[in-house]
Amino acid sequence: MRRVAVLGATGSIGISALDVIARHPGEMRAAVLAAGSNVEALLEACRRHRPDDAAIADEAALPRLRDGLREAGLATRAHAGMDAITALAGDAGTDTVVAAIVGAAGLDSTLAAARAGKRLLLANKESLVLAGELVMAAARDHGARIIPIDSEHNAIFQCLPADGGCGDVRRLVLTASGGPFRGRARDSLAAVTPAQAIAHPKWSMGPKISVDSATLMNKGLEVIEAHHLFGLPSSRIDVLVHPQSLVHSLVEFIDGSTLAQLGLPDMRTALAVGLGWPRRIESGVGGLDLLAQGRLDFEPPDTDAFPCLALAFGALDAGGTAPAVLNAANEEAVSAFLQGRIGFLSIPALVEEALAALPAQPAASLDTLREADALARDATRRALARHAH
Ligand SMILES: NC(=O)C1=CN([C@@H]2O[C@H](COP(=O)(O)OP(=O)(O)OC[C@H]3O[C@@H](n4cnc5c(N)ncnc54)[C@H](OP(=O)(O)O)[C@@H]3O)[C@@H](O)[C@H]2O)C=CC1
Ligand SMILES: CC(=O)[C@@H](O)[C@H](O)COP(=O)(O)O
Ligand SMILES: [Mn+2]
Repeated sequence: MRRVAVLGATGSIGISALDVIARHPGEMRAAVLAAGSNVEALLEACRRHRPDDAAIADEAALPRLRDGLREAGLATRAHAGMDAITALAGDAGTDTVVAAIVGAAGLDSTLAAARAGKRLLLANKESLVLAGELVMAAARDHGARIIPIDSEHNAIFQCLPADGGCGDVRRLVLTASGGPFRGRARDSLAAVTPAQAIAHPKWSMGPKISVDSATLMNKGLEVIEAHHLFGLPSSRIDVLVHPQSLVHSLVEFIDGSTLAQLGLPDMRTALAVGLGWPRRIESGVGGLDLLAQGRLDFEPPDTDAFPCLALAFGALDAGGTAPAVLNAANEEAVSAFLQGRIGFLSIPALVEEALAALPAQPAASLDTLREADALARDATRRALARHAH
């Protein structure tokens, strides 16, 4: 029986993971559920999946979590705080961790799961952007098996040989939907609203990643993520806009062959690959009817209208602390945009300012990266006033 910890259980990825797990009752169960602050959604998931442990990051929510579990007649143990979630990520009671907390808040639990040698279904791309070398080294040193869940990286994982080796790979091609503002000129984006930005044309996702898709920062984060997962330099990672979001990414090999993975835009496929690996298991997702879809289009990304992609390539090439600064500034800027405090075009502007203010330093340790993250957040929060509506 596979025993799975679902971190970020109340979010878009967490709910999809629980859906797949529930389709295989004899083979796997959700033994640990964790969330940030939405205690009622966590309780609902507990009632449905009856985990051994439930944890909420917001410590003030612990009494309600305890009461709700008792009212439901569940023996589930209640925990609170980020340290408790990190401990559960590394606890021997589970063999598999779905890392689906949003943002840098997911780093500690990702590292704990890697250090505990778990099967790590990694959706939390920010932990790789922030500390990719350390996460990959922890997985290597402790025998953890990282299976990428991000749809593009999961597609590449499926196209690579079974040992995951990239020796015969010429380049990776990450596909991008182009987001809700594809085809629009930069100036026309000044007044777009958070509601417009999170209305992704193809995927149903949480608000932060939806805004990242709209700015194309999501693809930039994914380039850095691909660099760490597959060990290729930025010069061998390309991005192609594919508005139908049916081809999830491509691998070009040295003999001229290109392999791609296709499927409907539903994250349960990627999660089923991770949960069932090396077997294929039922995910609840139907097949692809290419005749009904009609066409597959491709175009280059518009880096003038969407400068975040180039900023991310630049941060990857600068190395050291630069990706951590990029990620932290972006998280702060996206949060301010979602709160209606700044405009859409201020997101790339704030990230660019943070990268200029905090030039790349060697990323000697986790502490160095955490400090870069904190400095970038401070700098971005201070700069918000200049960008406020
Ligand atoms: N959604 C998608 O299709 C895809 C997502 N990803 C990645 O997966 C991750 C999750 O994305 P998504 O599911 O869309 O996000 P959501 O916003 O839908 O969900 C985020 C989850 O994280 C929890 N959370 C937030 N802060 C904390 C915290 N401090 N401690 C513990 N839990 C916390 C939330 O809990 P609460 O509800 O209590 O706030 C929620 O369960 C992101 O890194 C994203 O980039 C990657 C590819 C596709
Ligand atoms: C589902 C997934 O993996 C997302 O990261 C998705 O790729 C977002 O779409 P964009 O291609 O628009 O960023
Ligand atoms: Mn993706």
